[in-house]
Amino acid sequence: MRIYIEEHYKAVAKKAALIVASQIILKPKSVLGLATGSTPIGMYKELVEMHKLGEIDFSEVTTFNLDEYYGLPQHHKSSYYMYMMENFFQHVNVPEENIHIPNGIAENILQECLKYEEKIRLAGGIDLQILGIGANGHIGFNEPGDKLNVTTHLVGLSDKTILDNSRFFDDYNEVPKEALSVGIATIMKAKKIVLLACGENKAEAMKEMTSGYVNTKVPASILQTHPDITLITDKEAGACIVASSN
Ligand SMILES: N[C@@H]1[C@@H](O)[C@H](O)[C@@H](COP(=O)(O)O)O[C@@H]1O
Repeated sequence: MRIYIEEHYKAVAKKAALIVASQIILKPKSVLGLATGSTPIGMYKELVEMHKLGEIDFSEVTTFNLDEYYGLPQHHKSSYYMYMMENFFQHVNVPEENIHIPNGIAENILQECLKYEEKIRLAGGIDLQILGIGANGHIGFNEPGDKLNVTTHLVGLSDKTILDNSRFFDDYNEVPKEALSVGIATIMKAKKIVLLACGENKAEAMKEMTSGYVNTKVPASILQTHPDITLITDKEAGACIVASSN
């Protein structure tokens, strides 16, 4: 595990963007796994800047987002589809047909999940997966529990996640209670993973995910078994990191 503890949020964003840029420069047809939440916004800004300067070309890139709220139409202002359009896709040249985000209002959710997995497989798998982390250690929307889902699935969100994510909605009661999320194995099959974490509310989860133990109560802890994982944190999130890197 590679661990970078940066001075501040902007440096986290810059380092993550440089990794994505290198990936695309080395392999223009890269398949990227993308995340939402407030943490990666700075990374998207940096990537948009680099694209405007002519430094990165996304024309052959394919993307798969981690998750989407169940029951939110694409154009709902708090959907992850809108987040991705506003923060990234509207400003770069990823071809529309190469953009994949689970459909939260699919008629047949089981089919949607199976199809999503199949599309990732047909694209050749994820080359570089960007992850954020929930304060409770969730990745994508794989919530803490006794068991973790392996593949893309419909998941009930924990009270903690609903509360944490309510800041993106006008009203707490508007936050969907379920979401579609890729599974733990979908994430673990990525060739490279970069996890970003900022703020002291992530410190405990970061400690657990570098503890040397895998614990389904902290889903991100499984990332310790991935052969190519990089953590990039600010000082606050990295404050309790156990230096047990391998
Ligand atoms: N499903 C997303 C996660 O993929 C993300 O990592 C998490 C953290 O978000 P933030 O970066 O806003 O703390 O939020 C949501 O729950």
